[in-house]
Amino acid sequence: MASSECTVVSETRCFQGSVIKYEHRSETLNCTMRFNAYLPDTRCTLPVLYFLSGLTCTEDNFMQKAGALRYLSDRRIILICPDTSPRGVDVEGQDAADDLGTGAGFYVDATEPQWKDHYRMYSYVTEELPALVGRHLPVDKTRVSIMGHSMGGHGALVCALRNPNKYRSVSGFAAICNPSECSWGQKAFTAYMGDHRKAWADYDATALVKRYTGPALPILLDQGDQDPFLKKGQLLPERFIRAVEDNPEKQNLHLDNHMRPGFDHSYYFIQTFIEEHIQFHARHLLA
Ligand SMILES: N[C@@H](CCC(=O)N[C@@H](CSC=O)C(=O)NCC(=O)O)C(=O)O
Repeated sequence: MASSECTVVSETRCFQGSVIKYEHRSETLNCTMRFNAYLPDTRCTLPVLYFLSGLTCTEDNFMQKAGALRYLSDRRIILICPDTSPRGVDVEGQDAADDLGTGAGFYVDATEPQWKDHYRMYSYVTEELPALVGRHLPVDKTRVSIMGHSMGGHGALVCALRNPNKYRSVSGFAAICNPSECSWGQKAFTAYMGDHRKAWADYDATALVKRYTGPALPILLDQGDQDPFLKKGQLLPERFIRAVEDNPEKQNLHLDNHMRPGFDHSYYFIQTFIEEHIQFHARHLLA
């Protein structure tokens, strides 16, 4: 398969649009990747929303379980769901645990020799994938937003905070907000980047938001108070909220933060509040 080629694996009707699964050769990740798009029926370009999934997910989890497509169809927004790691590659140790390697790319560009030839999910989701999407789907490249869940919430925050002007809004469900200080993040960052805390800071939403100097950025965070990973200290939303307050230019950080009583970490939680997230992004994408 040539590097710019993108083939349609399947196309499935849903509401007033279609779910399209694509396969392509990724030069960034050195492997064949799949992603899903939801394309509302259209004769013109449409805004685009990226969703980054969490640990153990593929490009399918959010599409199939979140209940988002009805709202995207109504508001005529294209959705792109990438996979969570390189696939079909030969990297020692990548299948030993749920929180490292396959299904756990953590949206970073690895620098350690064992991982760096394939595990470059940050460059993939911010550069290669948007370029590919722009060639194959009718996207308005000036209207782009990003969201995610857990590891993907971390990824979405990092992509938005590192790329002022690229995304109009960002949101997270149960996002890993301070990966340098939780065991999931420390394990992944040590493996992918070595013990270099300065490098970690470039992939840590709490560190990034403290020094953000870009234009106005609307941020929506949702968290369930019965989330077991919140209780285990994996998510640390309170550190992110404090870091926003510590930023001297905090007037540009428009944070809307919700703690939801009784909700956990699952897709039932996501389903419950997905309409609010789509509405939030639609407000900024369609303005
Ligand atoms: N087994 C793992 C956690 C697995 C898990 O809960 N994955 C979540 C994302 S968690 C953070 O990134 C998920 O979205 N699963 C897929 C689904 O469809 O529910 C562990 O306990 O470490």
